[in-house]
Amino acid sequence: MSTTINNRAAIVEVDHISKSFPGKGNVELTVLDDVTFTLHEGEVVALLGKSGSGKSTLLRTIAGLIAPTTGEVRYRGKQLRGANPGVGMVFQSFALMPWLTVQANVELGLRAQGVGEDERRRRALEAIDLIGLDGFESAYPKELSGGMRQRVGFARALVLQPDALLMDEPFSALDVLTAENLRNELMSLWAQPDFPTKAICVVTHNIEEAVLLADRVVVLGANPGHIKAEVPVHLPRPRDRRSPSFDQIVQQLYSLLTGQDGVAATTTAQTGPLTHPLPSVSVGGLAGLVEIVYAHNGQTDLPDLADELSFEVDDLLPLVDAAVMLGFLDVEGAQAFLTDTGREWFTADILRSKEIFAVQARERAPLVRTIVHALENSDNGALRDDFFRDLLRRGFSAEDTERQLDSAIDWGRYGELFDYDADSRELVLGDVAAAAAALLN
Ligand SMILES: Nc1ncnc2c1ncn2[C@@H]1O[C@H](COP(=O)(O)OP(=O)(O)OP(=O)(O)O)[C@@H](O)[C@H]1O
Repeated sequence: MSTTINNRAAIVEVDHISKSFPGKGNVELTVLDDVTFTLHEGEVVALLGKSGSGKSTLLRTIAGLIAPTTGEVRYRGKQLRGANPGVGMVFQSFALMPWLTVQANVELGLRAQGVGEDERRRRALEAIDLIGLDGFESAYPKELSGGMRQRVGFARALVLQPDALLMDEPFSALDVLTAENLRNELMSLWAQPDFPTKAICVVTHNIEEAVLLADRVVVLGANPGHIKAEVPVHLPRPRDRRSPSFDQIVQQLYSLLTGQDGVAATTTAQTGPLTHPLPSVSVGGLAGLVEIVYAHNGQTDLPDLADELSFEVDDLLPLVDAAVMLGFLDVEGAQAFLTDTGREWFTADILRSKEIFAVQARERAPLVRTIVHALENSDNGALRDDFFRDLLRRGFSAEDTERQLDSAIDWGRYGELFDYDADSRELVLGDVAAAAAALLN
């Protein structure tokens, strides 16, 4: 399959869409902001972004499962007014009906289209064969391994012979080998000249997966979700993860993802907890990363480091973001450098380490700064956690809000800036911070 998209017909056009969900009070939570993108015939596109950048929301909008707040989505030139008739979906969670057999699960979509019983049966058996499930027609999902269940997920989408196949992290619930196997099989199907599906759009947070699969990687940034960059992947298939050209694209995407969406906080007035969320990492994890970079003489290539640790490259991103936010690492492209502060934090004794951490967190981590300021200005140095929860719910979902609070409490406790009293559900100013506040007042 050629990778050029010039003069290829548009299958789906996403035209300046934004999407907001109702947030706390009357405040809207904007998840996608002015996103424009086209899925053409003959291409595999990966939507790549960190957690919360709106990838799934964009995919669901393309599928017509949710309507954009502004802008429009067109399928073959026609504005969508409901489910997109030209797409099949594969979900991370497989989304199978546990009480139906493999065959009945695969037939579901055809049944919904009103296809007669004989044809339904014939087409379902063909799809089951195609995806390597023969012999399992009458099995129930619970009898199958994760990989086999996802095969049912693929068969259920492909039986519809969709114009475009949309996949939301389809391999991320599978073990590494099963995922690799299924990815390869999907790419073999895609390479067959009579494969009826004309385009594939896959959501992933896994950089290498994006480079393995896609002709074009659309990189999404967060807060709110927007398109940051588009990177073409002109590599022959099957792709070799170890080739220098593969590595080069991984590095490029890595640096686009670490290219902070303003995550690296500064001390300017524009940075706040709603625009600069705390990465969801513990101080222990952060110390581990800094220690490893220290052991590499203060400089390391992040994708190589991830390989060394047998992580996916993107698993390191929240830790790297946190280390950059706190001024312990600098990142240029895919290279991470230990800063003087990071070195001092790592090598100092425990009391000095805590002091350094407290200064950095207070100056550079917006939510920590906000909490300390609010506690200092409260009557008795204590405030209910709901006060901060309500503040965060103006910009984040309930789940993200809890993650933010957990990180802030972990960081604040380590730096002895504040503590959390689970009985009274209050954040309480730490002794050191309280003494400093008393001196200033
Ligand atoms: N129905 C909804 N109501 C409220 N908020 C939502 C809804 N759907 C998504 N969100 C929020 O929108 C943001 C983006 O979510 P989305 O799942 O699209 O991101 P993502 O990039 O796919 O993330 P992940 O990789 O974690 O799945 C998140 O903060 C999420 O909590």
